[in-house]
Amino acid sequence: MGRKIITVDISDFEERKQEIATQLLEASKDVGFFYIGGHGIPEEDFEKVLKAGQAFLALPDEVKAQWPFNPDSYLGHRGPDELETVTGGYDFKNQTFAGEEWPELLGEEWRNTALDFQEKVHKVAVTILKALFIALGRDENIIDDAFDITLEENPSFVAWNYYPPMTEEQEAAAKNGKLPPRLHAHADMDVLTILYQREGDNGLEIAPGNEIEDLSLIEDVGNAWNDMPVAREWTPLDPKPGLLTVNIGDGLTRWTDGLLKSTYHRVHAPKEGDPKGARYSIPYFVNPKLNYVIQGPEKRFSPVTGFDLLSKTGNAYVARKNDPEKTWQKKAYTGEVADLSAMLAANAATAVEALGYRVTALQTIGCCQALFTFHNSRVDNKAPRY
Ligand SMILES: O=C(O)CCC(=O)C(=O)O
Ligand SMILES: [Fe+2]
Repeated sequence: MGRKIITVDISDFEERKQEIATQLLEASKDVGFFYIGGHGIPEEDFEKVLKAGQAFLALPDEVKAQWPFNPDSYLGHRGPDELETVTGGYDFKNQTFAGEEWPELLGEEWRNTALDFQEKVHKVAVTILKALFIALGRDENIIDDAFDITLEENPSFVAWNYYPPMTEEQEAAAKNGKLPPRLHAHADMDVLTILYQREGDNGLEIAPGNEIEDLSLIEDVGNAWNDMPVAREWTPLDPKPGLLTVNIGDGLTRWTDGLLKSTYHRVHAPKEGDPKGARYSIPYFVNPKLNYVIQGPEKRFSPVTGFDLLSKTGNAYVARKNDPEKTWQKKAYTGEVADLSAMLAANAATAVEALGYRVTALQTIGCCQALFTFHNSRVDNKAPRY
């Protein structure tokens, strides 16, 4: 299958706008995932921000639980079983979230490290979005306004994903082909995601959106993850030194009437020969400001706001996780996982028809823990914010 993951060098953007725009548009229309070089962020910065995240994620569970995940704001620490305890909520009238604070315990230096990183990675995001708008013949100045991270309405955020090392039981299950992915198959609900991965931390794989015609899934904001088309083939995206991995999210698919492809991806469990230790990644999820309405010129999808993209994702996640029947989790751990792999290997098309359900239902939320933080927390960590 022709899935070519290209690398686009975005250095000297002002002088090379048109060339970069053309390359990015091709990559975004085709696979929806690409590598970015010439982004200007030095390796030491990634190492520093990774250490900051690791410092938080290594804290005892009771300490991390002081910053529980909030599905409305998508902030806080999302541990494997901590989703029942949420704080705050969205105030629809004032379009604000109830206050949350940075983990003060980690101190000023920690916060500055995170914020400096967000500023740098946000510039990369803005460059990519502007290039895509140029290529589409749309007004690139919209991007500065819609994605201004200094505003209180900014909902773009950094996450630190932590996948704990494999246990002996998991290694045994992997040998029998019964280990679900470390992170379930999903498409990102945001506009764009910029991902940093450590060299050697492989596992990410993709099934591009342009092979999946049923874009009505994207229309169903917040629930698309429950109803995923089957991917017949997954293409690995192993980390490349110095490059960032970027993918188009559902928001940009909507904004371009389906032209740019939001792409399904997952993190598979370590296979024979893969590292079995802890895995980390740092995605930066880019959304327009909370009350900014996005819709494509052809109005193929209904309008959504930055808040919709942010909060419906969080709430859909919690609803699935807290389903009293545990439907999702149960299915994820049955022998069906192995059966499906075997059937798919034998004949993908027949297997899909015979099973009559979609692969995601067989997969699991995985073991991924994450910490999410916003830029605006810098303003005053006691002030009410999102
Ligand atoms: O850990 C990775 O490589 C991918 C993470 C991801 O897809 C996500 O956090 O949305
Ligand atoms: Fe993702």
